[in-house]
Amino acid sequence: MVLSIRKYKKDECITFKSTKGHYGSLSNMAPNYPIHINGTILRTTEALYQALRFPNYPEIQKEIIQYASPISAKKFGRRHLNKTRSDWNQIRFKVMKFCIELKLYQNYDIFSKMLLATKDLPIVEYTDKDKVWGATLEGEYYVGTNALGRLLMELREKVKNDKFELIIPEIENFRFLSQIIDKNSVPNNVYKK
Ligand SMILES: Nc1nc(O)c(N)c(N[C@@H]2O[C@H](COP(=O)(O)O)[C@@H](O)[C@H]2O)n1
Repeated sequence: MVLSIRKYKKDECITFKSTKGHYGSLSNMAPNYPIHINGTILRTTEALYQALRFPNYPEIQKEIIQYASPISAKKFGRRHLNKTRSDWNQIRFKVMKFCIELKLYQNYDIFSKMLLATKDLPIVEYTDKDKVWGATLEGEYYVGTNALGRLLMELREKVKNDKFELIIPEIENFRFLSQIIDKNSVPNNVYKK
């Protein structure tokens, strides 16, 4: 999937750069949003997203999720990029959509509040160089694909319209710790609406 570049007026959007600041919880690195999947609890959506690159390597997934720091988890994944599933670039946005939907599904009270607090403003992941997931500052504008910000805005609309449901994407070999991910992988007993 190829997404177009967007431009957002600097003073007219909600930004997050790291987990710090008022909207830091929108970041995949944010702690306090545990994810329950296939009987395991992960600390962050970042760890889940990074682990899902490696469906055929449960030992790499295990190592990724044991890091307390999501940045370290991501760095560890970087060391094994050659083992990334071959269709990753085609599916990664779908995977990310699933990760943030799961974050909401299992942390509904606090995450829905955070999404709604952004009102109708554009949400932008402000980064120094990642124009795919976020956008960089160019004069008066943030410029980039801002894929994460756009997925968060899409999710916010579903919450606003009471249309949110967790959808398990149709992805071949969608596996975590050797088990296929399906509805039974993700308990909803932690879901409060
Ligand atoms: N290195 C780093 N530090 C941060 O503080 C970040 N927010 C990010 N971006 C996040 O990295 C994920 C994408 O990883 P890939 O580069 O596709 O492996 C995604 O969660 C971005 O929001 N990176």
